This record gives sequence, structure tokens and C-alpha cells, in this order.
Amino acid sequence: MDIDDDFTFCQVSAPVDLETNKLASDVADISIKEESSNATSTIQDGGFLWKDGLSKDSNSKEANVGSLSFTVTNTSSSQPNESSQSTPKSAPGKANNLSSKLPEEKNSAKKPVVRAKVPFEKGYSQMDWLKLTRTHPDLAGLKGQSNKRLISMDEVRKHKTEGDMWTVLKGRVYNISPYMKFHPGGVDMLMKAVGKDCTSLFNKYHAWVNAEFLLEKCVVGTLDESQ
Ligand code: HEM
Repeated sequence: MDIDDDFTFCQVSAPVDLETNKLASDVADISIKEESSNATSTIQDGGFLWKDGLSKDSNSKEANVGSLSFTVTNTSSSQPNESSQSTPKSAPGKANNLSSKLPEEKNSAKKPVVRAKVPFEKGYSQMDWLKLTRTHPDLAGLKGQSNKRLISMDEVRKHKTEGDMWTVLKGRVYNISPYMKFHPGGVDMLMKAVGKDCTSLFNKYHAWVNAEFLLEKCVVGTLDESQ
């Protein structure tokens, strides 16, 4: 699918040439330098890459190419506690006590949100949905009623039957029944939104999805937040 036809995502503006040039010149000045775990074996030779090769008794060497400087580490070290990462050399017996040394690394391991797209049935692709929104006269099931009215949460809760399933997303009330079989995350997932405010679930799985556009023909009203 051509990227211009992809209506799933919000649009972002194309990068400006000036910015690209500035970034490129910044990148040219970047110096990558990884600290060695064994500082005493780092050789500052400032010469050509691989000039001296990796000798048996040195684990890492620093090399320079133009303004780029980096450290080459021999990972085939015979010392079991040593690694090519910048982990401090541990004393024997303390090798597993990483939690006290690297607290950020331990705590930053967040549980990733499981993403499981469901293969769509024939005739239920996002393109098919787009066509339907353009051709169907009353996707929201308004039957002539205005979609500008205020709707209470109590009323939303009542609309859970087939063909009349309402949800609240970012303050707007939608009839999501017609979208059910088109939802790339599957019917079961979208059913969790029925009769409720699904904003936090929506943001948990795909905050980037342009629902305002996808569901614009399914709007039945605005949530009355005064109640
Ligand atoms: C009510 C409005 C919703 C709309 C318009 C919508 C739309 C979409 C779209 C366009 C995708 C494909 C995303 C991509 O390709 O990156 C998707 C995927 C998905 N959606 Fe929804 N969705 C809605 C609500 C929900 C809710 C309430 C849940 C969870 C209970 C959910 C769970 C998922 C999952 C699990 C996927 C597949 C994996 C993923 O792309 O992250 N969606 N949805």
C-alpha cells in the first residue's frame, strides 16, 4: 500500500533539507568510545584500525579512523567473569550481585505490551472499511438523530447489543458495531470496549492510531462529563 494512502496513522510533516544537512554534519563529529572493562589493557596507539591486531595478552585496543574513535575488545578472554560490556570487573563470589551495582538496568525492564494483529477476513481490510465509510449512509445508526448531542455514561452502558455497540473514546461516543470485524486487533479485543470508556485500553495498545478519522462516521455524540 502506498504510504500516502495509509489512513491508519496521524500525519507528520516531512523533514526539511536544512535540518537533514545539519544532522549529517553533527553525525560526522560524533565520537564513539566504549569504556573497557579492563582499563590497564587499553592501548592508546592512535593508529590505523587493526594495526597491531589483538595480541594474546591484551583484551582491548583503542583505534581511530578520522574523528571516529572506538575500542576493540577481545571477547575470547579466558577469564570467566569478564564480559565485553562495560560491567565492572567483579570479585570472585560477587559475580551475581548485580542488583546492587546496576539498579537502573534492573528496574528499567518494563513488561512489553503484547501485540497480536488478527488476520482479517476477506472483505474486511482497512481499505474495505474506508470504502464502507464513504458509501454507507448511516454507519452510526442515528436514523436522522443529531450526533452533536450530549450522552451520559449511563446511556452508553445500555448500548451493548449487536448492531448497537457503543463506546467512549477521548470524550466522544461511537457506535463501533460496524467496525467490529474490521478491527485489526480482532473482535474479542474490541468487545472489551463495548458499553465503556475505552480510552485507556486504546492508548495502552496503540495510542498512535487515528481513531478520530477511522471512526468519524460512527460518532453518535459527545460524552456528558457533567454527570
Ligand atoms: C475503539 C476504537 C479502536 C480503533 C479505531 C482501533 C483501531 C486499531 C487499528 C487501526 C489497529 C492496527 C494498528 C497498527 O497497525 O499498528 C489496531 C490494532 C489492535 N488493537 Fe485496536 N482499535 C480500537 C480499540 C481497541 C481496544 C479497546 C483494544 C483493546 C482492548 C484494542 C486492541 C488492539 C490490538 C491488540 C491490536 C493489534 C496489535 C497492535 O497493533 O497493537 N483496540 N486497532
